[in-house]
Amino acid sequence: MTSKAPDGSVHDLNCLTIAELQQHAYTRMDKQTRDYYNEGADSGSTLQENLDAYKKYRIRPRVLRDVSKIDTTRDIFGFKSSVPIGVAPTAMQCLAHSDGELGTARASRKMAVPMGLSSFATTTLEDVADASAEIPNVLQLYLFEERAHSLKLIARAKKAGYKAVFLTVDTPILGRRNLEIRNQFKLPPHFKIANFAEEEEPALGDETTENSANQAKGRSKAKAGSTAGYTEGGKRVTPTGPITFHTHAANPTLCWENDIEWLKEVCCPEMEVWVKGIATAEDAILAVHHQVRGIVVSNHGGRQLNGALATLDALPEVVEAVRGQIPVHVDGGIRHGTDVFKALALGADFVWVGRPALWGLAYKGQEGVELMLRLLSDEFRLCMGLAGVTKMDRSGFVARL
Ligand SMILES: Cc1cc2nc3c(=O)[nH]c(=O)nc-3n(C[C@H](O)[C@H](O)[C@H](O)COP(=O)(O)O)c2cc1C
Ligand SMILES: CC(C)CC(=O)C(=O)O
Repeated sequence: MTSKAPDGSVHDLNCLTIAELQQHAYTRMDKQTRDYYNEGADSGSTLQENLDAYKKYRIRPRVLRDVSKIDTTRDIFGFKSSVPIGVAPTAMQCLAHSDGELGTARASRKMAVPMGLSSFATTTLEDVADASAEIPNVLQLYLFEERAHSLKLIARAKKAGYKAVFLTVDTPILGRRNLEIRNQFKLPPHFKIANFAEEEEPALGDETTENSANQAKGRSKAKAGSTAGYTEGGKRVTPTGPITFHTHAANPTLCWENDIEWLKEVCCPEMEVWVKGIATAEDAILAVHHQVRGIVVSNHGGRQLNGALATLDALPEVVEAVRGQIPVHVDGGIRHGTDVFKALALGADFVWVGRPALWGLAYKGQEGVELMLRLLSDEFRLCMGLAGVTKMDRSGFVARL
């Protein structure tokens, strides 16, 4: 059911908020997908605190400031994003809907916002680049201990025109996700971890046997015969638990000196190197020192270190440490336009949303992701107008309770 708003936009009357979108998605995903997407590490307290942190701030509205023209746009990677909101990289989007990453890419294009593609996507980076067209693409990278695998991916991303890599740095070891363990989470065999489907090693996406209730049939099965695990100290480690290909994301050897310098050498100048998963002033200073091009303040949506600071709480110290030398983005817990406003008012240059895009996909594929982006964009614009802001800057618009 839809209705037309006075400004000509169309409302989905069944879904007017991200919270409603989450509810609709809930009933459309099978249990293993729902649990995998929604859960946080351990007790989930950081996941919850990412959300609650936004409630600790109040907006200080200014009045009589002529808000007849509001500019919500933000430049990013040489592109004018319609709002300072991007879709964060999340793995295996075909689990939510057969549109998968292509649906997210097309929705992002339609809404003129950037999308981050997970290394562990169920669609190839080339197909996503094609679907994104003029929208700048960002490849999220897990740097494998076997650099050859990362090198291949980086070369492909360059060729496909990706503008930046976001190196995820908060996963030296995978966080403990109890529902994943209990459900013995596996990628159903009709999906593949597309960017590695041709690789012998790492053995991604081919250790699976289970089926899922929410599937797109007829997809090719990834190559069989390789083993799960990762290399540690030169030895192959095969996990005994149900977690299989996930283990490849974790690289305990990752460090500034070896890996960041190497990554810059192999990515630049075609692609910028950013770090995703910074949560302290100390690491922000190191990021500047190592000349990465930007930072995403993130705790992986509360899926890694439970007990870590909420990202909004970490943001001010990072912004202060960086002193404007490189852009600072933030993700985690953003569910309202007012959250976007608060993050920007506290110094973020841009925000990324993770789970809401997955809920959008589960609700209606591409259309659902568009809906999610439209809801957040409309709320953000409304918030700016009511707060008396025609162009976001960071001074004075929020107060902490
Ligand atoms: C199901 C799921 C899969 C994710 N996969 C990845 C990934 O492959 N790489 C990565 O760097 N972050 C990944 N993330 C983290 C997101 O990029 C982002 O940091 C987080 O979702 C932001 O929090 P939010 O979901 O509250 O918006 C994932 C998050 C979720 C929920
Ligand atoms: C393949 C996974 C490690 C992707 C991820 O980052 C996540 O599930 O949080």
